[in-house]
Amino acid sequence: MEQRKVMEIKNVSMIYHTLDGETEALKDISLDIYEGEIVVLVGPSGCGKSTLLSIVAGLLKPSSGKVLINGKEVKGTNKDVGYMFQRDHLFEWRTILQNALIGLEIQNKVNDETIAFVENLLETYGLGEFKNHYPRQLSGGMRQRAALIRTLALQPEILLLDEPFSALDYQTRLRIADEIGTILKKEKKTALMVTHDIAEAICT
Ligand SMILES: Nc1ncnc2c1ncn2[C@@H]1O[C@H](COP(=O)(O)OP(=O)(O)OP(=O)(O)O)[C@@H](O)[C@H]1O
Repeated sequence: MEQRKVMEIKNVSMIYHTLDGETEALKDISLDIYEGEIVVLVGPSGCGKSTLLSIVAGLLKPSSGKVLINGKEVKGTNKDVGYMFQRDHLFEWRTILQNALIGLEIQNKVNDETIAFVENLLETYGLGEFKNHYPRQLSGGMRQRAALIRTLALQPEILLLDEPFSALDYQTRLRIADEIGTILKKEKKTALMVTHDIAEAICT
């Protein structure tokens, strides 16, 4: 079966201009990602990983080059793309279910069907019993899973993950990297993840 190309990064360069001068954050990056692939880019801090994800997400415009998602050039944010950040950014005053629903709430899409979809994700990935708990009552790994479910709730086709496990201790990080890799495969998502940690990359 021929695989579909969902993301094309074509000759992307990014130069930041500041009062101190110019920083070349990315130089001529090209990469194709096919449906269902989980691609991990590994590099040291400051090598431009977050810049690349922001460009793919449509939050930053590259200095040159372009990104295509399903053949269409990225010109701004796009609902086919979900972004998960370094820290989980769960709201402490909202329950896990309320946190997982927040993206849908912002898009005015909370209804019986979407609530059932999110509850099912929480159930499938071991957070069903914790849906009425608050973030502080969960372990770091569980919080990260809840953050992933919040991103999956919007049903993006592509997920961007920026060092999603960096706030976790080493043992948890390895386990959660493995779990999140399994979830992404099961949900048939295409993902681009960046990390400075080679162990995270190998697990996924
Ligand atoms: N808004 C900005 N203005 C100026 N320079 C920037 C800006 N954002 C990033 N940079 C610079 O661009 C380079 C790449 O930064 P970026 O955050 O993309 O790297 P990173 O690999 O994601 O690093 P980290 O893992 O530490 O977040 C760095 O030298 C950084 O200082």
